[in-house]
Amino acid sequence: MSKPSSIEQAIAALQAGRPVRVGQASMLSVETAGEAMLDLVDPDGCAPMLLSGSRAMALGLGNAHDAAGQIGPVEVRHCEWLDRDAARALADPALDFDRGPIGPLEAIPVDNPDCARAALTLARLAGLLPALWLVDSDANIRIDPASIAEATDAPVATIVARAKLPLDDLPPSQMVAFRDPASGEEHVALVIGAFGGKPPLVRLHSECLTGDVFGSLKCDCGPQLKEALRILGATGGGILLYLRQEGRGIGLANKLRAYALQDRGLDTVDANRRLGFADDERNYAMAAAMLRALGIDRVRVLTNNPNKIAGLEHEGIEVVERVAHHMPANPHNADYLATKRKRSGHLD
Ligand SMILES: Nc1nc2c(ncn2[C@@H]2O[C@H](COP(=O)(O)OP(=O)(O)OP(=O)(O)O)[C@@H](O)[C@H]2O)c(=O)[nH]1
Ligand SMILES: [Zn+2]
Repeated sequence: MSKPSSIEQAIAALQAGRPVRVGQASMLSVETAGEAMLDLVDPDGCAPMLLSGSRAMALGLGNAHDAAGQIGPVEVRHCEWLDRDAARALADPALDFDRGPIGPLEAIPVDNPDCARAALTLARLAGLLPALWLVDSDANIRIDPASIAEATDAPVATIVARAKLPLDDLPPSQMVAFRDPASGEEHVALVIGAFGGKPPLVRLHSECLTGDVFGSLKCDCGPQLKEALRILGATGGGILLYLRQEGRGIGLANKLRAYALQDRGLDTVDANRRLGFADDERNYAMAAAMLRALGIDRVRVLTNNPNKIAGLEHEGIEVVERVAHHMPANPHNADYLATKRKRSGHLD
């Protein structure tokens, strides 16, 4: 048997609409699989679909709770009305508000939830919707489900390069590039100034293209990034970790799908759930691995998000102080900031 493929190869295959075998099951992304590929691996058009528990709940397929009361993935059986277009529409909530009630469907809890969860994690890492066709195909990209859990829970942070980076109005700084060899993801640390032997002030910033680059007013990321750099520079130096966790870990296209749902009235939490994701798909294992690679195991953290602190501590990084990081609200992000406090446990 061929040797297992890397997560990076599996992500690329799903993005390109090619099949991947996770454990014993072969699958294709519902979002990217083209007709020619589907005709090849599912000539009768009767492949079942794997949906995340959260998406199944959003569709009213109420049996997504497993024995432990957790929302588990489901397998949606093929039926006559569920042709490929209808199946794509089930996966993508863009049409949720415009279509009537969906026809009867048989959705059953999956046989192997660990394998299904691993496959859905792979789809998320690929920035795709959490919906996969289960097909009969001898996919030559083959992944062990445990390796996906390991890549997300215990990622490796390898320092690839570091160089000086002169930054406007900031003390001498360095940028350090990290790569996770399993996923190929690149993350960045900005080491600002010199902070001696004290636990440095650290900002864990999750990527937000819309806020960081374009100055979107829908969130507070842009001002938080700017202000974090200013504070790190003004208080004797520190570290900004720029984590590639766009959209709280669901990717850019999925975040824009969430924004489209917000345009229809959902808040940031419900939009994530309607897409089939958890409220927040991030963890801070990569952040902790990056800090350790920089020789740091005690920090002060600039954040309002208690999960960032718990996440670092869970990975053995001691957080000696939390420093709040609030930005003034604007008319576009006031509800978003209020929702973070009310529903996501953000601190004052
Ligand atoms: N899914 C989703 N992601 C969003 C939305 N708005 C912003 N984001 C993402 O949320 C993340 C914001 O991250 P941070 O500012 O690091 O974190 P935070 O959880 O707000 O916590 P602190 O700022 O540290 O208090 C970025 O990855 C954004 O892209 C949204 O409506 N939906
Ligand atoms: Zn943002």
